[in-house]
Amino acid sequence: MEGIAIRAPPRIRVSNPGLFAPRSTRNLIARDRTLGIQMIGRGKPNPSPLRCASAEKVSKDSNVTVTSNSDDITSSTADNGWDTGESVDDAAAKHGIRIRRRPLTGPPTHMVGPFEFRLENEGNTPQNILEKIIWDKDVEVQQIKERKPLSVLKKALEEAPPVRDFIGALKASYNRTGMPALIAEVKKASPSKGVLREDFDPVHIAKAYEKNGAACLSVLTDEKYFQGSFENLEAIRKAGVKCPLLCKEFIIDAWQIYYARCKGADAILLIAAVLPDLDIKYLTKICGMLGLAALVEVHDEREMDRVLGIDGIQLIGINNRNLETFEVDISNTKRLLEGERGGIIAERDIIVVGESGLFTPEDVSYVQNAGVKAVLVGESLIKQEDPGKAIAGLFGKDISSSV
Ligand SMILES: O=C(O)c1ccccc1NCC(=O)[C@H](O)[C@H](O)COP(=O)(O)O
Repeated sequence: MEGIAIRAPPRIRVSNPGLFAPRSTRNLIARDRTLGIQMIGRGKPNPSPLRCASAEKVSKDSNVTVTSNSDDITSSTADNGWDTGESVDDAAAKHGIRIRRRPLTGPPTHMVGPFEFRLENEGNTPQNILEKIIWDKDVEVQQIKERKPLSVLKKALEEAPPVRDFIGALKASYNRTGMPALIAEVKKASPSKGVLREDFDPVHIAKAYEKNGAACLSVLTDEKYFQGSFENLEAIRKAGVKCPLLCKEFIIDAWQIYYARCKGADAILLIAAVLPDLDIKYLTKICGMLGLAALVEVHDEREMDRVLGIDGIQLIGINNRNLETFEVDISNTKRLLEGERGGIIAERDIIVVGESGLFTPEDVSYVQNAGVKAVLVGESLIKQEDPGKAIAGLFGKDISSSV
């Protein structure tokens, strides 16, 4: 069984650099298409025969060309290393992605006649919670896309509320208060902490955040892991809240950006641990076309360097939470802004958002001294009896515009 390689079937162009083999043992499942037999082997895998999640057209010289006039957006990331026969580990290293976009060996359950087989191996078992979220999201997006193709969304876009200036609101708040602008997160639950608030009324909470000085709001839309929804996003937007809204979603496909805009989003999140550089370039271009801001999130130096290597990034989030282990360390923000990186960010006037694990005025001033101009806060506000009033506690003073 040594050296079994799974190859893309003819005519399917495999171009998703988000799929990588585990670093250690490489157990592969190969499927005998005629007999339905699965064989486990070890070796250097080639790309799996799976569709690409991101909808993109990329020219050969890696400049991103966005074509959005058709539902039939295909993907062809030119520089993914896969077309050259490079191993997936090498391609992973080149792209700096740790999260595989979907199971290497396909869905974990298989029907053979009346039998269902589930063979767990490193290829079809998520390595961490973020990878699990992404694999589930991939299935979810493929399903919903079939019901609402891009052509339908494009029509719906005409009815979408006008876009609000997310970055402008952050800058205005920073200039007004002299403190990091607050992106207050409307977050009912999380994988790391479970349910954060039982009596969860998203519109009520959003209004309270706005009244008490939030510059922008972040609304979780993932249902399975955060108990959020696009209905919440839409309801907040329709309730007359003026703060620009970040759609806090795990974006892996351009379709999701159109959908978020239809539901009233003014900004979306792109997670560097999940998306190769070309996807980030392409997806930020889509955002530009739709007038949305893109908050590009990084967790370590490598991701920060990748993102700084991409032209035109205006908003970077440094997540103090490691999304693979849930460890939270606010000194992460400081570390990533030290030295040359901080210099480049200042020179380019990039707004940096300190994300996660901020509970006290000392925490806020710590990340402000490190160089952030905005903070993204969920748990420490939402768990308080009055999340709106909790804002003054977090900043050590009233930051509402009424003062
Ligand atoms: O919060 C989690 O447990 C989590 C798990 C997996 C992926 C993402 C996750 N959270 C997203 C965030 O980073 C936070 O919601 C956001 O930064 C606010 O953090 P906090 O103030 O600590 O609630």
